[in-house]
Amino acid sequence: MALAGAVRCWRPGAGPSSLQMQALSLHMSKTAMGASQKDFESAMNQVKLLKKDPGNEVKLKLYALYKQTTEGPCNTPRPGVFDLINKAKWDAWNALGNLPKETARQNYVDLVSDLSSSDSSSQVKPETDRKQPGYETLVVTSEDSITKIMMNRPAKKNALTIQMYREIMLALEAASKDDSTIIVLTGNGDYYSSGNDLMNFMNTPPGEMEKEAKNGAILLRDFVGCFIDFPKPLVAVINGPAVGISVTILGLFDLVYASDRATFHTPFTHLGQSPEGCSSYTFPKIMGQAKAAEMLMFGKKLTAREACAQGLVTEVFPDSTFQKEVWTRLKAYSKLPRNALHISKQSIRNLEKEKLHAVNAEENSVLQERWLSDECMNAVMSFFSRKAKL
Ligand SMILES: CCCCC/C=C/C(=O)SCCNC(=O)CCNC(=O)[C@H](O)C(C)(C)COP(=O)(O)OP(=O)(O)OC[C@H]1O[C@@H](n2cnc3c(N)ncnc32)[C@H](O)[C@@H]1OP(=O)(O)O
Repeated sequence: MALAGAVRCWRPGAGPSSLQMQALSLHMSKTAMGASQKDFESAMNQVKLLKKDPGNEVKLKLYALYKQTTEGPCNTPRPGVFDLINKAKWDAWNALGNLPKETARQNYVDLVSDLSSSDSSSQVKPETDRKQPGYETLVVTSEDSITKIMMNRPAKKNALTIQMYREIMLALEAASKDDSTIIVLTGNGDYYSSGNDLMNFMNTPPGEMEKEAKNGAILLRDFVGCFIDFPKPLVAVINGPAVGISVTILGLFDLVYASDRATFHTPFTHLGQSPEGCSSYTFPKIMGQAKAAEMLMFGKKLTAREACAQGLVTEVFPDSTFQKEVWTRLKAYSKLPRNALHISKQSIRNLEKEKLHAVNAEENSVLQERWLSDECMNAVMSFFSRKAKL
């Protein structure tokens, strides 16, 4: 998201020592006299040094405080309905009302100081050591003939960015050719995945909506196509709640193991969208027409046990022993004769491949239209303005 002012020059990558020094100096600048212009300029530089993206909500706050400090209250006309990014920025600035410039400057400095402190302390991330090079949004590891692809944006509930869709496709392509017997998709943190990153809908310059919708449909076709064609046994290890496309593609997996903390939610109607991931075909086949309609049309959220009873999940494990039990099971399966396993998978899948590709194409062409609808745009805007949460 291209936010103006101090946020526009966002650039991760400075060393922690300079970061900590500046955080400390900013913190010390919080005196009873309020932040000076020099503190403000120093905070603007500090923003550029943050390593961790603070997220769009915080970026909007920074933008609003920056504008209020430098220009005073918002008195420009509200951007048009299709100008989603500028509208969000305007709303954030306008929400500050008549906040005095000095208070806005102090709030900006305080916010950057807090961000810098948490940035310094969050730099040791789990699994960093084992992370294979080449992926920014995933951790991909291979052990015991199992390749594990772990979605790795825990702070964003593993919401799928465009880059993440692309990296998953690359990781699947590599795994289809490596020595592994079984491939696992899982999530880092408390969520399996919150589905499509709704920010994907916010980056579109005015006038390019149709082109972007077309590009999105092509990306989605290729992404789902990778799962349809994947030649080896594919296992989903559902460590927590799953939303949207992370649920719909489960119909294309061979095994789905879930923690009893997981939930399964496809709120397409609420989002002004429609089913994808071949779920309009696989879900009625798996759970029957009525149950599929309750999920795909009415957005009913299933517990792991309900999803298991309906055939979407293979087995549910207590969260406390989930990882241990699942990985013991998978290690045993990975010792099965590799070629026999792969041939069995392909015999099952080949019967359906043509149909699945046709369903994928149809779903994407419907979605391409949906993404341009007011219903969809309003739902996305509501989420980012925090009026709506699933
Ligand atoms: C191009 C291909 C398109 C394919 C079509 C796919 C369609 C779908 O997948 S539809 C489903 C889309 N997903 C959603 O609508 C979920 C939206 N998220 C939520 O409702 C909630 O975040 C939650 C219920 C998943 C979790 O709520 P909570 O525990 O309260 O956590 P936060 O909301 O504070 O989330 C933390 C952080 O993560 C950001 N985030 C979470 N999910 C998404 C998302 N899907 N897209 C963008 N951002 C997401 C959230 O905004 C928070 O960010 P910060 O405020 O910056 O910390």
